[in-house]
Amino acid sequence: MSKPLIGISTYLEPAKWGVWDLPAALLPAGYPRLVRAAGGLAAMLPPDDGPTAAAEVVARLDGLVVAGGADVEPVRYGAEPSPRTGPPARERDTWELALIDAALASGTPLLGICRGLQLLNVALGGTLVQHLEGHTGGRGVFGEHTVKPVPGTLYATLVPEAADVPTYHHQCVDRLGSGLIPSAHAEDGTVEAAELPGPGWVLGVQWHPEMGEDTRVVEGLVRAVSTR
Ligand SMILES: NCCCC(=O)O
Repeated sequence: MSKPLIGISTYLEPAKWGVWDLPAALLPAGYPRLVRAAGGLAAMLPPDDGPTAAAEVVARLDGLVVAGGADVEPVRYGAEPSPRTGPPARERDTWELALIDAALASGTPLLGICRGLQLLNVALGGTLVQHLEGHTGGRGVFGEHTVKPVPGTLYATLVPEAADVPTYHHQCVDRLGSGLIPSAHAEDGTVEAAELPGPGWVLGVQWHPEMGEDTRVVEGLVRAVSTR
C-alpha cells in the first residue's frame, strides 16, 4: 500500500536566503521529518483562501496536520485581545479554520499541533486562555514538562504513560469546543491534548512533537488514514 499523504499547513513570512528577501511559505523542518518518520508522505500546504480552496486541498489528502504558530485572533472566540496576545494573523486564521472545517466535514483524520489544537478548539466554539506562564524554556527556547493521559481516550491508547514533551506556548484551551474532551493534562492542569470522540480521528496536542523523537501521535494519524 502506498504511504498516506499528510498535508501540513504552512504560513507566509518574510524570509531571507541567498540574495533573496521575499515572502516565503514557511514550515519548521521538524514537521515533515516527523510525518516521514511516522510512515507518511509529507505535503506542505501553501496558504490559500476560503472554504472552497480548503475543501479542494483536503479532498486530495489522506490526513491533515495544522501546525503551530501565531496567536489566534481573540475575536474568533468572542474575546477582547489581552495585552499579552500577539498581533493577529487574520489570513492565516481564516485559511487554517477553513482547512479544519473541511477536514471535519469530510472525516479526514486531523492532528492539531499547538496553535493547531487552539484553532481546532475555536473552530468548535471553544475559547482560549490568552496568557499563561511556565510552558516555554524562555524566549525562542523550547521547554519540557510532563503530560498525563486521560485514561480511555484516543491519546491514551497512543501514549499510555505520562510523558515529557517539548513545549512552547503562552496560550491554551479554556472552555472546550463542542464535542471535544480533554485527553491529557500538564501538572498545572493545563489541557495539553483534546480530541473528538467518535468514528473519526481528530486530536490536538498543545506541545510540539516535531521537536522531539516520540512519533507515536503521528503514527496514530498515519494508522487512522490507512484504516479509513
Ligand atoms: N497561541 C498560539 C500558539 C502558541 C502559544 O500559545 O504561544
